[in-house]
Amino acid sequence: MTDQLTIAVLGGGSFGTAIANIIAVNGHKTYLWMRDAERAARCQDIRENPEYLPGYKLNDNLIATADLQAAVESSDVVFISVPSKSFRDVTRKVAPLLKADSIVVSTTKGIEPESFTLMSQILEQELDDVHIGVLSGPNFAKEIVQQQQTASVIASDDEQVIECIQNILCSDSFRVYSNHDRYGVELGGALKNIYAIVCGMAAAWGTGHNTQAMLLTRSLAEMGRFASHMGADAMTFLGLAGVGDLILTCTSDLSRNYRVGFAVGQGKTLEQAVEEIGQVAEGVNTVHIVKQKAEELGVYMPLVTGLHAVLFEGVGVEHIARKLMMGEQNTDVEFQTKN
Ligand SMILES: NC(=O)c1ccc[n+]([C@@H]2O[C@H](COP(=O)([O-])OP(=O)(O)OC[C@H]3O[C@@H](n4cnc5c(N)ncnc54)[C@H](O)[C@@H]3O)[C@@H](O)[C@H]2O)c1
Ligand SMILES: O=P(O)(O)OC[C@H](O)CO
Repeated sequence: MTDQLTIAVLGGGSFGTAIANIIAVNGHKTYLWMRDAERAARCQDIRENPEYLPGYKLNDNLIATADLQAAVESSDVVFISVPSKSFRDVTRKVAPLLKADSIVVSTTKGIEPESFTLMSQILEQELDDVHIGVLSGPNFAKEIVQQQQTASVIASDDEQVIECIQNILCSDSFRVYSNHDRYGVELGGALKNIYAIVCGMAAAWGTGHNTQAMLLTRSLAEMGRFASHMGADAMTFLGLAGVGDLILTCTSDLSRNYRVGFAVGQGKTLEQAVEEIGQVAEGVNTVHIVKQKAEELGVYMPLVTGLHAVLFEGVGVEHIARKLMMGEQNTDVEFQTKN
C-alpha cells in the first residue's frame, strides 16, 4: 500500500460519497465535504449518507464535514464531484485553500455551456500549481459501495497524477486504468448521458432487442464522430470511458439519465421527470450544448437533434423515430469519417 495520504472529496452526493469511501477503506484519511452543515454532522454521526446511499456504512477513516478549509488545506489530493453547473463555483472557492503541488481530479460528467468548457479545462483556468486529472468510467455509485467489481479510468498527461490516483483507489473490487487522452475520456463521460436518455425513452416505448442494439451502436458512432472532430482520440471511445460507460447507462435504470428518458417516454413532462429523480441528470443540459456545437461544426448528429426536438421543441417521439429510420440522403454509410 502507498503511504497514508490526506484526501478531500468535494460533493456529498452519490458519487462523492462512494469515491470517498473507497479511499477511506484503503486506509487514507478522507474528508467528504458537503455544503450543508446539518447533513454533514448527521452523516458523521450515523456513519451513513442516508439521502444518497442509504444502508451503506461509511468507513471510520471518512470524516464528513461542512468545513471546506479544514477539508482542503491539509489534503494532498482533492476530488471534485459536484454537478457541472456548480463546478466552477466550487473550484473558485477551493483555489485559495489548496496546497501547492496538490492533485485535483474531476469526476463530473458534464460540459459548461459558455464556450464548451470541460471540467478539467475549468481546473486549468482557475487553479495554479496543481496537477490535474479526470476520473471517468462505467461506475454506478451504488454498485461501488456494494463492492461490485468495477473499473474506471484516470486520465491525465501527468504521470504523477496517474500513479497517485491508482494507488489510492485500487483494491480487489476497484481497478483503475490509465489513459493520456484526458479530453476524450472526459468528453465520453459527458456525451453518453445524452444517449442514456434516448435509450430510456426507447425502453419506455417497448422497443425490442434489434432496436436497442441499433440505438447503442449508432450512439457510439455518433459520439465518436463528434469527439474526433473535437480532437479526442477515437480509440478512447472503445474503452471504459467511452463504450463502457455508454453500455452501462444505456441499459440500466440505475442511471438517472436513463430514468429521465424512461419517464418522458411514458408521457411525463421533462420537468416532472427531472423532479422525480431528485439528483443530477447531466444529459438534459448536455444535449443542448452538444446540439449547438455540432451545428456550429457541421457534424451530423441525428440522435442528438432528435432528442433535442422531443425534449425541448415539442416534437413527438413517433415523428422522430420515423425520421431517424428514413434517414437523410447520403447518411446511410455506416462509418462516416468526414461529418
Ligand atoms: N452517481 C454516479 O454513479 C456517478 C458516477 C460517476 C460520475 N458521476 C458524476 O459525478 C457528478 C456528481 O454526481 P452525483 O451522482 O454525486 O450527483 P448527486 O446529485 O447525487 O449529488 C451532487 C451533490 O453535489 C452537491 N452540490 C451541488 N451544488 C453544489 C455546490 N455549489 N456546492 C457544494 N455542493 C454542491 C449536492 O448538494 C449533492 O450533494 C455528476 O457530474 C455525475 O455525472 C456520477
Ligand atoms: O446516473 P447517471 O446517468 O448520471 O450515470 C452515472 C454514471 O455516470 C455511470 O457511470
